[in-house]
Amino acid sequence: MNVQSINNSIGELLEGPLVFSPCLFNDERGNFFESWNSQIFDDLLLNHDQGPQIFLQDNQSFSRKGVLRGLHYQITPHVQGKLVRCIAGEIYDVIVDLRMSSKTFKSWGSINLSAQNKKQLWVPVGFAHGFLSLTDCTEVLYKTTDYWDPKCERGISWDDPDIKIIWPENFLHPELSKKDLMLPSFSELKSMDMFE
Ligand SMILES: Cc1cn([C@H]2C[C@H](O)[C@@H](COP(=O)(O)OP(=O)(O)O[C@H]3O[C@@H](C)C(=O)[C@@H](O)[C@H]3O)O2)c(=O)[nH]c1=O
Repeated sequence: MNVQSINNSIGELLEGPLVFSPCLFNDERGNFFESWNSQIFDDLLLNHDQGPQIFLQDNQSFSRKGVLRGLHYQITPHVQGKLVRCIAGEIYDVIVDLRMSSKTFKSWGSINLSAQNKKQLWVPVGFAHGFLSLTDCTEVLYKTTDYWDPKCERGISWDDPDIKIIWPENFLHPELSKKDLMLPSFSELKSMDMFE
């Protein structure tokens, strides 16, 4: 299993998020890989000063090309870490650091996840998360460390003028849900909507 860190848009290390590339075994029939192994995942987290995780929910979504979901997160008492992968097509995945004490607070990072590259992004508690579907039949599968709770759901607008996320050029008019079109800007967030 190869592990990479992820940088923000100006090249600083985002402490916490990690990208896992599972070992792929190819043979004449096709290929095989362990898409999830609790012990390996927890050992890798431990090597990066993070504690073990228990996942309680798996989510899967299908999106057409140009759909953007996000940027979403949950606040206490149902904060969520997420382990995200794309099992069909490709996404441009974005995270925003909402940890007020972090050196990279308010900055964003991105990574392309695809069925082909098989990368998995670990998004720890403290980050907003969203993705843009780059292909027509995109399926995203992710594990979460707590259950969905609509009362704890929060979000920030995908085109927030303070966060200044750079989205891929061909997708300047993405398709959003009604809920995501109404998300507040970063400047409207209260400190209780963020993380220590
Ligand atoms: C998130 C969620 C939604 N739902 C329901 C509510 C709604 O009727 C339908 C679609 O919900 P949403 O519009 O919130 O789905 P979506 O916009 O795909 O929300 C997801 O976006 C990505 C970026 C994330 O990081 C996730 O945590 C989650 O917030 O599914 C659940 O039943 N369980 C869940 O865990």
